[in-house]
Amino acid sequence: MSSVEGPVLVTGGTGSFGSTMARRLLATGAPEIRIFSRDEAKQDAMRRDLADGRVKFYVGDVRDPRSVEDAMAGVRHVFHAAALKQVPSCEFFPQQAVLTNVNGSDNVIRAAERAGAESVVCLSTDKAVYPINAMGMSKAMMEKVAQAHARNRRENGTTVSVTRYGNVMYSRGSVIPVFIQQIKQGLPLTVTDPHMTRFLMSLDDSVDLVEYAFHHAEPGDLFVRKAPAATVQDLARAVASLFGDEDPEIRVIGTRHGEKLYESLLSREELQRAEDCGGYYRVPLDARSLEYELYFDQGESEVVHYDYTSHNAERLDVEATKRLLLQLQPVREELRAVGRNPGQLL
Ligand SMILES: O=c1ccn([C@@H]2O[C@H](COP(=O)(O)OP(=O)(O)O[C@H]3O[C@H](CO)[C@H](O)[C@H](O)[C@H]3O)[C@@H](O)[C@H]2O)c(=O)[nH]1
Repeated sequence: MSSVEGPVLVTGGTGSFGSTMARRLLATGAPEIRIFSRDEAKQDAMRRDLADGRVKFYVGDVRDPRSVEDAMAGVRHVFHAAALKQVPSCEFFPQQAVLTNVNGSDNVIRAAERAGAESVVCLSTDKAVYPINAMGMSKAMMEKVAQAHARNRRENGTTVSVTRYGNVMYSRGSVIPVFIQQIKQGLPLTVTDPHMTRFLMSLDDSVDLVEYAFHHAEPGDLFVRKAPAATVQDLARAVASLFGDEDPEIRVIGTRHGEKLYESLLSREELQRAEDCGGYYRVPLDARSLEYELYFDQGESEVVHYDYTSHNAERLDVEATKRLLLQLQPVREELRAVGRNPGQLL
């Protein structure tokens, strides 16, 4: 990350995204990084871990506008990662997802605008595309709130943008650590649906995406990173193979609440308008006003009939998935802990 001037606020700052972003910002000489989150214990752990006076901690909740405003004073850039992001818990408490993901995001963007911040990058998810679960629906609404702010932006106002990413490999509570635990305990691997696919991204990939948005966003832009995908069955086999089991026992447990067979990073409507930026897609804001009769479309534009999904993205087989897994530091550590040398496993 090239150097950032002025204070930076990271909401949800003690999470895996927040701490990785904080480290990157520190490494590039950022003068002040404000970590905003609800959990004082996690803040304390992070304070000790980073041990850097440039990192300031703010206890607060994005649902509470005053706590956000207090943390926002003088801030130049905001990375908005605070969210309820567990699919099952949002399914059972959807109103809580609305409060944090929709209203909370509005509070953050509003406070940034009032404080005269230059930019806000909001973190969203592939589950916001054609959403079927409450987590995805609330994130889809967050995207709409961000875009509406961008549409109403005053000259030289805050640049609000959105990034969407897919599953972050080895993130807390996700399937890869579950498979590793099952392997260590000699249990069968629980696969929901062998044909289910997911985009696979490392934490660094997702931080790269946010950084890309930070450097390139025009108001209301939405960015996704192109990513490979795999079936959960191949993912299970890849993890097992790294731990020395080429023919693992697989128990099919069925799809869980609110799960999709595949995820979409871009809808066909978005893909139609997307700009291909190499490793990324950029979808510009639809900045038309409500007076649609003022606009006209000339000629035929090329019509896109497909979404960008984990079913039609680059598909990784077991060997390719193993290579990706071996790039993850925590997976290498898990392997070393059971006496396997990650350098000799391909
Ligand atoms: O025991 C399991 C658990 C999961 N899966 C499958 O593995 C894939 C990944 O599952 P994760 O639980 O790792 O990830 P999800 O796609 O369900 O979504 C996760 O990533 C999201 C980010 O997009 C949110 O953070 C969300 O809360 C979190 O559950 C899915 O196809 C799931 O069906 C299995 O096969 N067996």
